[in-house]
Amino acid sequence: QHHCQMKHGRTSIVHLFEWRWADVAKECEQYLAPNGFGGVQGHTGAGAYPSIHLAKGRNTPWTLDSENMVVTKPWRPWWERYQPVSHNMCSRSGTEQELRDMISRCNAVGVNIYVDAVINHMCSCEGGVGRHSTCGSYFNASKEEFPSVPFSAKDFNDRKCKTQSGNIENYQDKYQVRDCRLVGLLDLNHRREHVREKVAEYMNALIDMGVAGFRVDACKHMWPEDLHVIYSRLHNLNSTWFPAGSKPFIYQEVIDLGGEPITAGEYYEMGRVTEFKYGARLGTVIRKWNGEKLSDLKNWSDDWDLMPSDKALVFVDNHDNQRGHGAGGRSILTFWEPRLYRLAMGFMLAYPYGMTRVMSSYRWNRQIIGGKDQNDWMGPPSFPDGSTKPVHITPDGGCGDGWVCEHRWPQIRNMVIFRNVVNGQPLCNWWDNGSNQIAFGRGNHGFIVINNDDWTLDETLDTGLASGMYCDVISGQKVGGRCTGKQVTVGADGKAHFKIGCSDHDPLVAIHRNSKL
Ligand SMILES: O=C(NCCCOc1c(-c2ccc(O)c(O)c2)oc2cc(O)cc(O)c2c1=O)[C@@H]1CCCN1C(=O)/C=C/c1ccc(O)c(O)c1
Ligand SMILES: [Ca+2]
Repeated sequence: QHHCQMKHGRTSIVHLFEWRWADVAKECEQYLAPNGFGGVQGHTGAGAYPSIHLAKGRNTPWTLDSENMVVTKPWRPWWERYQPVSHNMCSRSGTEQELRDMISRCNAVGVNIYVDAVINHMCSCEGGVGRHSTCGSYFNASKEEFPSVPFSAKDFNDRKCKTQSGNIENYQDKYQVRDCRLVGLLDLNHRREHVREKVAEYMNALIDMGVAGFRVDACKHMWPEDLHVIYSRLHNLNSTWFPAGSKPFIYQEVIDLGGEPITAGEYYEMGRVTEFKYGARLGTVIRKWNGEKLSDLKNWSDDWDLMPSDKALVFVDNHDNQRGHGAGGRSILTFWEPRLYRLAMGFMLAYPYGMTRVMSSYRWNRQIIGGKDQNDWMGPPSFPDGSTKPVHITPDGGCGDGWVCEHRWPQIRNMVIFRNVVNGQPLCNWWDNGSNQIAFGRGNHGFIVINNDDWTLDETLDTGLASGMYCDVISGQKVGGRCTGKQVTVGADGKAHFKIGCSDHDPLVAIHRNSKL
């Protein structure tokens, strides 16, 4: 389950955080496929355990995703999706029909769908009783009753947890981290056959609908051997869209920044694992904290105790840590600091480490007081009734209505394409000035130059590329044979002159075989 199943030489996925299915389907067809994105990470269990449709109590005015609890204090936080209460295919992103439609439309254009599967827990123990869920299904949190699945009290870890509060109290105790409640979330017991059966059934329902794999949420909080049993029960991918015998691609969220007994290494035999050290270190290097500098990245992956490249799922920021308090915290670069963010994204997408995920966010009213964003809980752009606003694509190809669409920023989109063009080519021609100016090539397919010093980079460098005129894909791109940005001339000796002022719009230049004029 390490093969990402991506098609047409595509190498990156994008997390369209909190998007509606109808908008995801359109984005696959109109933007992601033409621009070489390999897949979309949809949110929480797009659907859920096999749709056992209870008589709907009421048609919630908005439609919500994998049936989760509706949290109103604070009002509809993004993390309510991470509190499942049942398994019906309906959500703030759309109905089951819209989900099915999205999956087949994205598959039809070769963009895979990876579902964010929340299987460690159900909703908070304080979730109350009733039908305040995204499809109106009944549940009773304090009695641990989820009739829609069904799960009942015996399916939870209460007896296994040894802490006084029933919650995780100490991350140094791996038994608590797995068997106790994560911030009060009812913790499922995957040692029980019934739980394993329902979880596998849920994931298989999505596989049969055509998804290519899963982001498995909160894996640190589940025993690897239980996950192994569940993964071993998964169907092969739907042969309508994937070669017979294809296995679902699994990438596991394990927040491991070191210092805890539980490590990513316990999980990466079963599938890829999120490498949170990547974004955290990139942030400190690009911000030049503790004297760290860009030229330190020369031996980036081996001496920074990162996991092996073929096990790693890498990203600059994610839905949680872009809010400042998640894993990696303050050093994480986000769209709030666009120039440094594009530098980090340029490096990540050019450097041959891990499988890359691009974050696509929405803006919220950040209120940082005492280092903490009081509004870090805020959900997506929505109407007063809580339903999510459609994504508005503006004439310039960006997004409006509060959607940030980093994946549509030309510099980021062009570097996603760069990564496809140089795929499989080794790192070569590394150059640095011992400070914050670096450059490196990928075989004879591409070359990137980055200046994060406070003075101009003015160098003639070995690019490894064939001689000719190239268009810089950061400041522009090749349109009808012409370059809309900076041009770079590579001589017969493969050398080229680069000049990057520190007040240039972007502190980097990237050229590749397909941007040759
Ligand atoms: O203050 C909060 N949480 C405590 C600190 C963050 O801890 C959480 C971690 C977490 C954090 C650090 C770790 O090292 C770790 O092993 C786990 O993973 C989650 C996974 C979930 O599916 C649902 C959750 O509510 C959480 C969560 O609260 C707020 C209020 C409740 C949700 N939440 C949040 O902040 C929600 C965060 C969240 C939600 C979904 C995620 O996938 C995630 O990574 C974080
Ligand atoms: Ca657990």
